[in-house]
Amino acid sequence: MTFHVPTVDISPYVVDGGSPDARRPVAEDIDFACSTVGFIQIVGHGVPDDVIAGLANAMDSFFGMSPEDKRAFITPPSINRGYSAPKSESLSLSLGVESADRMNDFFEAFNVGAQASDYPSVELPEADYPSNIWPSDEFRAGVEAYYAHASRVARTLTRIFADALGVGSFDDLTDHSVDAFRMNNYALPPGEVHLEGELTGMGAHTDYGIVTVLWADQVAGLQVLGTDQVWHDVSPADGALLVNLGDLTARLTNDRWMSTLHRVKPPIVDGTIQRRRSAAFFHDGNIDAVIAPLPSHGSPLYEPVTVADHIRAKLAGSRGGTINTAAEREAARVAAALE
Ligand SMILES: O=C(O)CCC(=O)C(=O)O
Ligand SMILES: [Fe+2]
Repeated sequence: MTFHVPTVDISPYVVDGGSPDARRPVAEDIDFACSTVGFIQIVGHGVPDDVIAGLANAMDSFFGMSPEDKRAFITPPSINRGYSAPKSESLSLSLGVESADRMNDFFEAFNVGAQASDYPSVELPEADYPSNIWPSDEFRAGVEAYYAHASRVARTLTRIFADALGVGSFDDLTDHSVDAFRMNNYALPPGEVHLEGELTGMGAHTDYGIVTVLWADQVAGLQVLGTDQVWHDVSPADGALLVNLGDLTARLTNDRWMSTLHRVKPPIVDGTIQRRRSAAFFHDGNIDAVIAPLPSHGSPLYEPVTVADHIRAKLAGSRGGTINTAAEREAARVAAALE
């Protein structure tokens, strides 16, 4: 069986007045992609090219600053905001898998996300919906324009998921969703780092939430673990955004839909990483939502969990260095993967 990430055109859900007849095959195709691969090439998403170019420019302007200037935007690890310098996050620990060597998680990132003020009708804890910090007005404008679209695409996908799964809507789980947007830069200062061992840009992990919308350069690096237990290279198709499911959707569907393991292994050219940028919008659900397998999906494989407890266990691994012991199912899949 060859590995293939299906392409789905979601435009019937993006345009106003898409008819039920036009939408039905979209929901069916999403159901197929989610139950066989867990990654989808999404086209017809309606994000304008100039908005994507604006995001890329904003990222270049920030990551192009000196290491000292970037460090001014570091926040405590418990706050998922601001700059994180290379090697300060360990995605392999979010899964309960020890780093194999020092060459894991070689990326720098800038994080923003949903703030309590985005949902004025709900009283929300600042700790879970922290305020964003912005290095400059230009950066902010470029990032916010893209963020608004990524948020819309994630919410559109969640609506398609509800249709595909035959539930009315997921609004009660997502109407004040904890969303996080991570801009990643995989780069090494030339000559400064001696490469030893096998280098991984971002260690193997599953995403934490409901759905992730990923923009990335068409540079090799992202690898997805297939059901054949082999890592496959995936990059976004022309004009496409890559979408993948997170753990909470696997829990909701009692593993009928897949929270697929992935990692980033940037190509090494002339002894250093070929630069690669990506930006992931994570739609993680309401902090107080309880996620349990849908009743229609068989005998539950998972205990109910609040979004808060689930994310806290994951972030304690990736940002606090504490191995997450609540991820046996995912960790077993990494261990079974062939190199
Ligand atoms: O850089 C990529 O393509 C993937 C990033 C990713 O998996 C993540 O940020 O969770
Ligand atoms: Fe990811």
